[in-house]
Amino acid sequence: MSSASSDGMALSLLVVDDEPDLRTLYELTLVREGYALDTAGSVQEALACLQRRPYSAVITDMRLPDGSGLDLLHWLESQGRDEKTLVITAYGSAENAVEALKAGAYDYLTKPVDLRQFRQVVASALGRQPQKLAPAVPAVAPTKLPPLPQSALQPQAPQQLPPVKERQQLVKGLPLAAVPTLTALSRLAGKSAAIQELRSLIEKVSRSMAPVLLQGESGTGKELVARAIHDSGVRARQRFVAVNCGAIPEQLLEAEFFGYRKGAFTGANEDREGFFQAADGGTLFLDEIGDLPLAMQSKLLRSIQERTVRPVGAVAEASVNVRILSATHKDLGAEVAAGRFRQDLFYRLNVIQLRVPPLRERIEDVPMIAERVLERIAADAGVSPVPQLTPAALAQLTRYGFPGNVRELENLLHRALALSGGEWIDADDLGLPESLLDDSLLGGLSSADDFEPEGGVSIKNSFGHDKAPNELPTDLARFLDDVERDILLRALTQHRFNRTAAGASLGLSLRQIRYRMARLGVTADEAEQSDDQA
Ligand SMILES: Nc1ncnc2c1ncn2[C@@H]1O[C@H](COP(=O)(O)OP(=O)(O)OP(=O)(O)O)[C@@H](O)[C@H]1O
Repeated sequence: MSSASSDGMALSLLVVDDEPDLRTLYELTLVREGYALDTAGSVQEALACLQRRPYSAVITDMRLPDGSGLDLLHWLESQGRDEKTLVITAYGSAENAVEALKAGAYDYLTKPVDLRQFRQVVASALGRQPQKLAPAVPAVAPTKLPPLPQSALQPQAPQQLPPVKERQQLVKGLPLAAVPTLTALSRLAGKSAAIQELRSLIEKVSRSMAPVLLQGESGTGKELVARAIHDSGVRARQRFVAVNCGAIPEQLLEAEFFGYRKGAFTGANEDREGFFQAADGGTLFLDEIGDLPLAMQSKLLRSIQERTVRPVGAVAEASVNVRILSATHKDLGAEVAAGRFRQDLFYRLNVIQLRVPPLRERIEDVPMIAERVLERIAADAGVSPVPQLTPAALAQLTRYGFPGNVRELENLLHRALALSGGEWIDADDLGLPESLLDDSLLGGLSSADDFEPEGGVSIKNSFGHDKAPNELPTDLARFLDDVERDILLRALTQHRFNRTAAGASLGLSLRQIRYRMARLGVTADEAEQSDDQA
């Protein structure tokens, strides 16, 4: 065990490898980057270091004489420690790398370690840029080192390519350098159990470099989730490049992904970066990955594995540091079985899979999403104040199955906003024929799947539907009021805000439900009208 330069301010690293020569090489490389570091040759030595003090990151070889790098990862996890972890695996052992990422490693490197990549990955884990100059070859290079790729020992080539031009039809969304004012995570509206779980998974996976595959129907919010993963991680200030793989003509795929050099083909009048270079340091989101032709799948796999790209017409490869997120509405497992998707690429992309559920499975989120979407589209259209949905319109929305998911809700509200022209959007403005509505959608929810208005208090949050109550409310009266308000709203929504019917379904007279609504501040202008007419 040894200790190197200890500058009090430097970020501290623990490097674990049983090969003394490799430890020296990593140490020389990292000390030049300004890190303070300790080294250890075994799991036991590493644990002794970790018990003495915290580190910013731990870099460990997978195979150690008295155990595995995974033992360290599991120990750190069990202790709730904050260290970022990087794992070094033997070349070609994809299973190990995947296992390490699943165990919480930030990233992995394969042997023989490319030192330039090594510096980049360590810097990326710690949210820094690597030092400008590449480390020189160690003056007394240890003799027993594994062969290093030549590129690892040369200063990094200066950036020669011009900045990427935005290709709107392919690269969707924000201008590349824009910093969103509202994070994607906060734009992801909804309080259903499914969305709460998704939100906590987003926060978890955003801490690592592990590839994430988002699976879900069209329009469910996969791209928004991908942006939320990017926004919540250390790459938030770098670019998020979203690519619709299905929208690129097959013959242009390679040039679009990897860039090209001037003269590489007719019309290549200048050097141009590809998506990988544009996303360097940040995140590359590959939407509709299932639409990528097989030949391109092989090239993509190679770039992901080697972390290098070779622009069309270039001789040399350039290293890139990109986090890959991908999405599909297809069942990629079935695509693999049918021979249309490479199994090894599927394996690479699918380290973590997140399912974004269709809107009909979380219909209780519709009021909140509708409110959020209306705010956004009204602001875009310069409409103020933001129109509100009448209770009847809301009730109608929660009886519709939304085959086109949130995107369909958005389009419907766009149209309704234009049609209503006032401060209220009514059921008629939505243009949803009665034949398409289904009462069982909201009514079919179990009592655990609360319908919950924005700002409401979740019964589930306090009492967890699948476990016994474990937390006592601190204000019983308020808690019971919240429960009652929630039940009233659900009954009113189910009965299209007809108070007589809603009251009857709860064993209350019209007078009683009126009294309770007034006491709890539940208003339903529309309901009053329909009751008065009755
Ligand atoms: N929970 C949500 N809250 C607010 N807006 C949402 C939510 N989910 C999706 N949206 C909005 O709905 C629209 C469609 O979402 P998005 O493009 O992310 O879906 P997608 O699954 O990637 O679609 P596709 O598969 O067609 O590419 C976007 O404008 C997005 O901002």
